[in-house]
Amino acid sequence: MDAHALNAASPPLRLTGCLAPAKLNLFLHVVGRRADGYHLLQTAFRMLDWGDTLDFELRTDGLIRRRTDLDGVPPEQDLVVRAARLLQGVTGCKLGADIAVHKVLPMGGGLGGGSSDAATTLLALNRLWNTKLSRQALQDLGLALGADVPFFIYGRDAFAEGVGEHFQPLQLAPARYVVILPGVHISTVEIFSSKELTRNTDPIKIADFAASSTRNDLQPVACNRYPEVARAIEWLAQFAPARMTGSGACVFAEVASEDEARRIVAECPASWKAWQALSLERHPLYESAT
Ligand SMILES: C[C@](O)(CO)[C@H](O)COP(=O)(O)OP(=O)(O)OC[C@H]1O[C@@H](n2ccc(N)nc2=O)[C@H](O)[C@@H]1O
Ligand SMILES: Nc1ncnc2c1ncn2[C@@H]1O[C@H](COP(=O)(O)OP(=O)(O)OP(=O)(O)O)[C@@H](O)[C@H]1O
Repeated sequence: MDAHALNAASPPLRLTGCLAPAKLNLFLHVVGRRADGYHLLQTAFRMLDWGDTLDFELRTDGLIRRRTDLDGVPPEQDLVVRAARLLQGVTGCKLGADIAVHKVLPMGGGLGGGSSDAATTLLALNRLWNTKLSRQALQDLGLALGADVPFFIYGRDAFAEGVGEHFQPLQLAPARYVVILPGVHISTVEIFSSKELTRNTDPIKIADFAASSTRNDLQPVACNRYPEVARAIEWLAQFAPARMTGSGACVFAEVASEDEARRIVAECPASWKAWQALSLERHPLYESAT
């Protein structure tokens, strides 16, 4: 076995049931655009205790194998496989891994599922391979895979700026949410590249976040193109203030109790899907980086 795996600190040979949590964007303002077309954002990221789960098993032959199929995503394009290869590439690690992804989060849901899978992979393999990259180094690596990856590695609620990679910690009270997937999936590129998107919201300060009136600037674009998103927001707003997360399609509302959450989920129209979830204070693999 490779020296990495024989290290006296004895990294484990496998990590199973690793959560790749969902995120919500409590608000999302588009404050500008970079020369390369990427948008400058301000957003509040909240991590949820609900998501995909991944299993990792060490291989000594250096191969990265995806053990589960993902509809429409060939292994070479899977963010999990790409994350593992990236970590191998920058560290020169000769170890490999078998990876199983148990998908729960809808794709194109605005919940960051693919990004979270990639972040969990970077954190888990950093431990399994004993590659010892710092949290910041993993965040920098993750940004090359997707704009939401660094947040999951940061691993706690955050006020984010830039393209979503500069963080300040946010202290938020624990909360329960209902999340609804209207029967559509939305491509992030489609929303960001739309002509009607406003890109000039005035920046706010983190200190003013709680008192500011915020919104999701991507929401009017998504509602216009996908009326089902507007209908879901309107439906959920009967119970509590409702908003879209990320580039959609999911919409969410904070609710006061588990009973209320259950009632809303039970009443959700059959053509949509509904879940409830709690906020999550720390990423379960937070300790895999320093
Ligand atoms: C909408 C958010 O989920 C909010 O958290 C993220 O900004 C999007 O994160 P993501 O899905 O990981 O997105 P990526 O895969 O990095 O980018 C998909 C595409 O969205 C556009 N994009 C993304 C992020 C950003 N700040 N500006 C953009 O213009 C770019 O055209 C990019 O090619
Ligand atoms: N492991 C993966 N899980 C999900 N999607 C993946 C994965 N690997 C690659 N993808 C691709 O990424 C696309 C976006 O999926 P994802 O679940 O991240 O959407 P999303 O929740 O809308 O993301 P975001 O909130 O970051 O905009 C998928 O349509 C798929 O083509």
